[in-house]
Amino acid sequence: MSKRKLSRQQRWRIEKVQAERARRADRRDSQDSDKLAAGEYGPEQNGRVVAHFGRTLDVRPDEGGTAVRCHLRANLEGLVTGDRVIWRAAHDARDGVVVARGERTSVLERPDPRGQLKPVAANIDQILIVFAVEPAPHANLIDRYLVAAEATGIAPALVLNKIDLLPEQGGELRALLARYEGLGYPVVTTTTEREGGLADLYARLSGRTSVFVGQSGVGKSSLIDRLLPDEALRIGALSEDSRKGRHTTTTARLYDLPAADAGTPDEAGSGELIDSPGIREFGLIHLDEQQVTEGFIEFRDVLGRCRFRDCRHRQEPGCALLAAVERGEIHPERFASFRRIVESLETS
Ligand SMILES: Nc1nc2c(ncn2[C@@H]2O[C@H](COP(=O)(O)OP(=O)(O)OP(=O)(O)O)[C@@H](O)[C@H]2O)c(=O)[nH]1
Ligand SMILES: [Zn+2]
Repeated sequence: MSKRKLSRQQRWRIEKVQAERARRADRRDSQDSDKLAAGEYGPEQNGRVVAHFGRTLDVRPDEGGTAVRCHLRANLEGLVTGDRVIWRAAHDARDGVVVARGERTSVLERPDPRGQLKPVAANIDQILIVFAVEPAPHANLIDRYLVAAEATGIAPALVLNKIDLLPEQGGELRALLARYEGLGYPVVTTTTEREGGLADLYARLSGRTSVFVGQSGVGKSSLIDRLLPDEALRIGALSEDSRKGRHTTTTARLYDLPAADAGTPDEAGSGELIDSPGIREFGLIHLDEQQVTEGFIEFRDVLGRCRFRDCRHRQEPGCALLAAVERGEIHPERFASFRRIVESLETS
């Protein structure tokens, strides 16, 4: 793109706006410091970010209650939904200030418009890769999602939805599922068309913070609608302020899942869901060849045993991966998937 020439006046205006913004942030921070010093904020509390909009966040107190609109100390950057924070409530209890971020157990990143990876959500325990009887899944696409999930260090699990459309015998899909279960991935099946069709999913979600990803049309929205049936529940996690609709951005949000059917012991501890349109599309991010290779978990035992240290597992003599495919220890379709994904890196 050719550099757009800005007139001197435009440049001056932009600088002025930026200077004003910086001044406002400084002022706010020194006001915070004054207020903190003057004891206008209550004691430190733990909380979790349930939504974020630039420099303001909604924080859910660990002790319970609705989320509180908070702003950030100027020295805190890059907080995202799911972050654990230490915050202090203003004495009028209407808002608060976040003073520190807790350590993250995991972070999900996506490229920004300039291609730089930016965190979008933190402290996620599992990535639920949704696929469906219709549209029929390509094993290659499932592998693509699995590899992307493995690269984040967050545990993936597979959700096969629309099993009401499954042929009597289960067809090829059952075999596909067995393959992934054989690799150690949890697999649950669901249908939004039958009462109790989400029982296995509830058990999977229980006690964890999850995100749903997957191809268009597999039923992510339908599943989430069923899990959060109440519109009020969906917005319940948000503070009064953000309900006014000032923020229509596509920020990630953290939801508390209500327990399925109270009374069934398994389903008692409900779990949490972080969702945004951007997160749902996760999986098609750029990876490098090493990430792809290591993303095939059954390769891990074999990697490093090839004769050549820089083996790319094509037709090199003494390739341990090719030998494992020969012996039937690595499924030929998984290996073909690996090859296809690596080739797609080369052409993109
Ligand atoms: N038969 C059947 N249809 C379902 C099931 N779940 C969802 N659908 C239908 O599948 C279609 C797609 O569902 P969505 O929930 O919009 O899928 P999505 O994954 O959110 O799709 P995007 O919004 O494009 O990402 C809709 O027509 C749903 O009614 C199911 O369990 N069984
Ligand atoms: Zn090799």
